[in-house]
Amino acid sequence: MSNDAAATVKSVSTPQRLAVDVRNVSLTFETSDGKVDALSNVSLQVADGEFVSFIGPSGCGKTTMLRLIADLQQPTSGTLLVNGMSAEQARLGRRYGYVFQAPALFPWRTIEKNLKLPLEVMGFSDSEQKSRAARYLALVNLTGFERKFPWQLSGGMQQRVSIARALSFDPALLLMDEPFGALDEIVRDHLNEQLLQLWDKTGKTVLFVTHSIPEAVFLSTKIVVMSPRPGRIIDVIDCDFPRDRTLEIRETPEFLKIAQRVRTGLRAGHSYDE
Ligand SMILES: Nc1ncnc2c1ncn2[C@@H]1O[C@H](COP(=O)(O)OP(=O)(O)OP(=O)(O)O)[C@@H](O)[C@H]1O
Repeated sequence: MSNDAAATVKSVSTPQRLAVDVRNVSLTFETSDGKVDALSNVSLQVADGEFVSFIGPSGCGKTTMLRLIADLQQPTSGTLLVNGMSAEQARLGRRYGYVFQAPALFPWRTIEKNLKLPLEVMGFSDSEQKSRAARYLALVNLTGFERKFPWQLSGGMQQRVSIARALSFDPALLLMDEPFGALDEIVRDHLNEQLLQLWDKTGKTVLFVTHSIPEAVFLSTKIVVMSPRPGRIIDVIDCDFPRDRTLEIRETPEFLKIAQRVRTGLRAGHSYDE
């Protein structure tokens, strides 16, 4: 076999691993008022290490997508793999960390103890809990706040604690549901930069829900634009900015062009519903 042929065979037999593989997934909720079609025939492939944002109008199924991947909800039809295994296996194997819109910290526990909570539940030793708490608080620039209580920290700092907590058991996948939605714009800008650095440093795959077009374009390698209910994917946009991008890229023509494409997709989705 020539070298070229060997290279071809190798690339065919070792395809890039998929972090998430969603195929023809639909989800209908049965409610007392009748059926609610939340997602309709959604397919999406996310490669390892990507940063994928979901954007779309309220109620289009963004949270439902994350909940399906997290195995907190099951599809009515279609298939879904997470890290090559079923969503249930991925959940049981603790393959993902979940960050909610509100930081969800326990007010009676110190920052360090909040961070250690999942590690306690998973049975890590005391010394491992301590070293991981220190490592992940350092990663989100909160060294020195171990003994503070959540109410002594700003909203942005609390959200950084919840990100550190989600990373503390080293999941391959980070699911983030509008984590910065409740924060003011300056804080959000700052956290966007920090999150990008963290993604670059850790190599995690991130799935991120947002309502903000600039936030989606700034953070993502891929933007998934969704339509109003029943949620469908109407566009998937690749963003090729360097990994170490800074907020200044928001002024560039390339950035504005992608933002415009997202806006156009969102508008097209809306007219479908009328
Ligand atoms: N457990 C449930 N039972 C019935 N309907 C549900 C349930 N969960 C979600 N829905 C419906 O499914 C649709 C999608 O909801 P979802 O929360 O995923 O939307 P979203 O895009 O995340 O919205 P938002 O941007 O407002 O957070 C909505 O119409 C919602 O009312």
